[in-house]
Amino acid sequence: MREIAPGAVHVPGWLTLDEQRHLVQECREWARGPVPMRHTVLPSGGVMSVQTVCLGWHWRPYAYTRVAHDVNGRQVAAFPGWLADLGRRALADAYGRDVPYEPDTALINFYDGQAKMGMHQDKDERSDAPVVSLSIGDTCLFRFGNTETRGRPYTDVRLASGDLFVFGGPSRFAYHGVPKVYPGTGDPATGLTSGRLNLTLRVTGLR
Ligand SMILES: O=C(O)CCC(=O)C(=O)O
Ligand SMILES: [Fe+2]
Repeated sequence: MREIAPGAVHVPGWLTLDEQRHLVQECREWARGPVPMRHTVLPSGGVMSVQTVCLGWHWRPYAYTRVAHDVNGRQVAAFPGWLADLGRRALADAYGRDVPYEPDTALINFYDGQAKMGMHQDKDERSDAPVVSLSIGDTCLFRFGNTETRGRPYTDVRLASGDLFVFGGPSRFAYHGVPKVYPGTGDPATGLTSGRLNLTLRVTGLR
């Protein structure tokens, strides 16, 4: 366990192999629909290199809606209670105390060997509750910065399969991104034979 910045904690190897396997299976189902996993199109016309599917609320740049107007007009799958429980356990372990937490959305990103994510803030939520991030599959370089700029100072962290990363408190609106994935570094025993899955649990503050 390592505190990267106040409120930002990296817990390597937090998920068991069984938990990772279960999440991979669930992600495969969620990727099928009702709103399929797809490359999000940005307002600029650019296309994100990661593929994304959401639970509870559908995120598109830069808002959450119940219905995926930009994909197929369907409502995303529900956010399961067991995933909220997992989020509460994650926070308790990362922060060393029980924290009330009612996540109502998850963004599930799949990175192939070339995919990356530029430096950004998670700021479409109307809540300052922590973000819980779970990684499975190939290791990536995760860049965790500051709340003021996309640039330095930042800390580079390798997120490997099973790692937990939490960012809340003074770090909740810090810029962060994924400059690189390291292909072939994941354990196929998770059920993911290539690429990287990342799940972020969030509180939208919407209703
Ligand atoms: O893939 C990651 O580790 C980070 C994903 C992320 O920042 C996001 O979905 O907003
Ligand atoms: Fe993010």
